[in-house]
This record gives sequence, C-alpha cells and structure tokens, in this order.
Amino acid sequence: MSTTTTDAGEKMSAAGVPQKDLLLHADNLVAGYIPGVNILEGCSLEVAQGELVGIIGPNGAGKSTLLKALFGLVKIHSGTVTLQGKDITGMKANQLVANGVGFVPQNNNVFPSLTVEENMRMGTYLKPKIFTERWSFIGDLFPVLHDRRSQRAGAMSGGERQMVAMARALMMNPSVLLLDEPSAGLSPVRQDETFLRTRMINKAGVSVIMVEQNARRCLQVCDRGYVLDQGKDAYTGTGRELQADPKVISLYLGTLAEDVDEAAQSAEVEAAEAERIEAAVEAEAEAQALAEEADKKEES
Ligand SMILES: Nc1ncnc2c1ncn2[C@@H]1O[C@H](COP(=O)(O)OP(=O)(O)OP(=O)(O)O)[C@@H](O)[C@H]1O
Repeated sequence: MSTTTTDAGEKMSAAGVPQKDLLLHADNLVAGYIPGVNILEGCSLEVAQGELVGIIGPNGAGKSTLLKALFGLVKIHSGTVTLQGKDITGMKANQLVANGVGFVPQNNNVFPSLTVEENMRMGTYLKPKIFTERWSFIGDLFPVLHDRRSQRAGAMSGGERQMVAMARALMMNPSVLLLDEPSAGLSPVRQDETFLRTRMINKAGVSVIMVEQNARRCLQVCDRGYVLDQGKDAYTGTGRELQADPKVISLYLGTLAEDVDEAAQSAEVEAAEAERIEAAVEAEAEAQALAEEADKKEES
C-alpha cells in the first residue's frame, strides 16, 4: 500500500485516510465471475472507521461486483482485502459476517414469508444469544420495526423492506455494512427516506459502503465517494469535491453544465440539499433522544 507522511508525522494512505483510522482496505483487486474474464481490473478502495463511502460509476463499471468480491461472492484472483489490519481476502460470506462485515444485496434481501421479528432472528442465526441486545438496538434506530414486529416482510412496501433488510444485516453488529443500490426501484420520497436511514445507521457508528445508481443523491449523503470505471477506481474525493469536479460531472453525473462556474453553482445547490438531509438526520436523532428521555421519566 502506498503511504505518505504528513509534516506532523502521521501516515496517510493513498486516498488520504490516516493509517490509524483505516478500517477496510481493498488493494488492487482483480476479480471476476468466469476464469479468464476479469471484471475488476486492479480496483482499490479505502474506508476509514465511521465513514460513509459511496461508489458510483457507469453501468457495467463493476460496482456491484466490487461489493460481491468484498463479501466473498465473487472470486478474487489477485489483490488483498484487509479489515482492521486482518487479511480477509477470499473468506466465505459466513466467515465475513462473523468477522464484522454485513451485506445487503439489491434484490431478494428479506424473507418475505417471515415476520419482521423472524427476519431479525435469521440475522443472528450465527449467534442467537445476541438477539435480544441487537433487537433492542434496532428498536432504538428504527422504532417502527418494533411496532410492526408481527407483520410479514413480504406485505411491506419496497422502502420498508429495504429497512428490514438493513436491520437484519445490522443484527450481527457489523463494523462495516455493504449496501448494493439501496434506493433502486423506489419512488423519490422513499429514496430520500432510504438515504436518511443509511445516514442514521452511519451516525450510530457503523461504517458503510454504498453502491448507487443515483449518483447525485449518493454523493450528497456520503463522506467520500469513488467513481469506478471499467473495473478500476477512477476518482475519489469527498462527496462535495466529486459533485463539483467537471470531469465527474460531464462523464458520470450527466448534467449539461459546460463550465466550472456552472458546475460550482450546481454543487452549491447539492450542498444545500446535503445539509437538509443532515439536518433531518439530526432532528430524527434528537426526537428519538427526547422520546427515550420521556420513556425513562415515565418509568421512574
Ligand atoms: N453473475 C454474473 N456472471 C457473469 N458476469 C456478470 C455477472 N454479474 C455481472 N456480470 C458482468 O460484470 C460486469 C459488471 O457488472 P456489475 O453489475 O458489477 O456492474 P455495475 O457497475 O454494478 O453496473 P450497474 O450499475 O448496471 O448495476 C458486467 O459486464 C456484467 O455483465
């Protein structure tokens, strides 16, 4: 891994993440579904502790393949993946879950005939003893899932099912959660809610890697983004930097912005939107804290 050292003597990784904060590091991955056909062609990714990292890029760039490779579902031919310094390259999905990696696939991510609570139990099948504590954590984060614990997941709306799927992956207390296109197929309002929930999960201390088709929204909520192109990490930067980068705009964000001024203007609008989402997350957290306080007062 290439590193630089700051004037203060701190070691920084290639993407500018302080070495001591590095949680997950995929280094130069070459991977694919069929022998001899590589989809990832030397792709690298770094995630710091507590970061929400978004992955965008054109269709077929290999975004979902990268997540699947991180979760042991696609064979890694060369390169390494480390989590908190531990080599997890080539581990199987169940071993990765036990090591703190959670994954929410794009489709078929809940058991539709099971209730919400039963779905959560499935989430802890590797460690049933932690069910009660984790289910309580989920209730704090998404109280509606406790209210609707007896409802069958298949009877819920797309956005709600996405929430169930995320919660199920959180049941094993992952240090990093991989989300494959969580907003796919949802209406704009439900998409907003899903991004908000992703931010709430992140605020609760879980690092997140999110692949998204909805590039603009993704860059608004993430701390840092990667643009993938032809199986490689083409660009990285903060969400704001990427939204304002003329190259990224013309190639991947699909606006008609012809010059940097126009790009900067649209970045300002995007920044305001990001602040709105951030404020909504804060308000939600505050409301929950107040509700908890009121509950405690009532109990005592
Ligand atoms: N199960 C599979 N078997 C063989 N090839 C696959 C499989 N899944 C994906 N591919 C191929 O891998 C390439 C990258 O696909 P991937 O789904 O990772 O791209 P993506 O960037 O997520 O695209 P999109 O935004 O369209 O979902 C594509 O050429 C695709 O056809």
